[in-house]
Parts: sequence; structure tokens; C-alpha cells
Amino acid sequence: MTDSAIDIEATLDDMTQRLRALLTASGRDDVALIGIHSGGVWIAQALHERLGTTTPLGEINITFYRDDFSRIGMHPRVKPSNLPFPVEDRHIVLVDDVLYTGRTIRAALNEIFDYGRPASVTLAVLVERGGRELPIQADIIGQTITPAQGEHVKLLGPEPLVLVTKGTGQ
Ligand SMILES: O=P(O)(O)OC[C@H]1O[C@H](OP(=O)(O)OP(=O)(O)O)[C@H](O)[C@@H]1O
Ligand SMILES: O=c1cc[nH]c(=O)[nH]1
Repeated sequence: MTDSAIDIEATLDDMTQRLRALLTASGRDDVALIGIHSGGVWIAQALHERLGTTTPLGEINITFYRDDFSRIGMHPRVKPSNLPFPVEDRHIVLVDDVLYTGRTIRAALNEIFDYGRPASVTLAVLVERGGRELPIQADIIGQTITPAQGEHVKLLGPEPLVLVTKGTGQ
């Protein structure tokens, strides 16, 4: 089996603890979680279970909202978004696996706001790496990693969850 670049289970436990503390401190105990397809949904599922959140998990697929959509087009079998709760006035926790340029989060926020106006959005990511191209930061970061120039990190899953680092051309 491929070795994970980080201990995912321990990182998820630690994120859950910090997220719970943050939500309690800000009076946002009643939250709805939304994972970004696909790795973000796996992380959101893990946090949803650990937090014991009662609102069903939401999933969004940002394909239509990507700022390079006209360049890459759409995969014919793209999985649709599913937000099984009203977004209006809800405290949302948006979850993704990797935060890099911030463009995926920008697209996800646009999509969420098309469903309604949330009371707040808290961002939780498993890993963040440098390279932001937009003024977007996460509230909860599992691990900060510094891949070498040209390396790409990817979360494999859903079972087991493994974070791999690949050089360009591999
Ligand atoms: O901050 P950014 O520069 O937007 O990068 C982060 C995004 O990149 C990856 O998704 P990707 O679109 O590569 O697809 P994947 O979920 O299939 O890996 C990852 O899952 C994040 O959603
Ligand atoms: O390294 C990276 C950069 C963008 N998105 C990823 O998933 N990994």
C-alpha cells in the first residue's frame, strides 16, 4: 500500500477538536457541512461523523463554476451538487482536501451563494500549501505542507484515505 504523506486519521481527529472549539466559541454549534467533490467530500464525511452533526452532509461539484470552465469544458458524467438543506441563514462549514490557489474555494462560494445567503461560512481543509492567487485562507488547517517545485499533492480514497505527492510527469 502507498504510504500517506501525513497521518490522515490523527489529522482528522485534531481538526475535529479545533473545529468544534471554534464553532462553540463563535456560537455556531448548529452547522451544515458541505464537501467539495471529490476529496473534500471524503474529508467532510469524516468530520461529519466525528462531530455528530445532525444536518445531512452536502456535496458540491464546482465544475460549472470553475474560472477555466470554458477552456476545459465539462466531463460528460459530472456528478451533480446535492445540498439537502436550505442554505439561507445557515452556518456552513465548507470542506476541501487541498487548498492551493484558492480558485476552487472561490468557485464553491459562488455556487453556495446561488442556493441562498448563509449566515456564515467557515473553511476547513485537510492540507494547505502555498501558492494562493486569491485572498482566501482557511479557518481550520489539518497540516501545512511544502511540496517541492512542480510537485502535486493528491488525496486518494475513499478507503483508505492516502495523501500522495507526485512530481510533474509522473
Ligand atoms: O486551491 P486550488 O488551486 O483550486 O486547488 C485545490 C483543489 O485542487 C484539487 O481539485 P482538482 O480540481 O485537482 O480535482 P480533484 O478533486 O479531482 O483532485 C483539490 O481537490 C482541491 O479541490
Ligand atoms: O498540489 C495540488 C495543487 C492543486 N490541487 C491539488 O489537489 N494539489
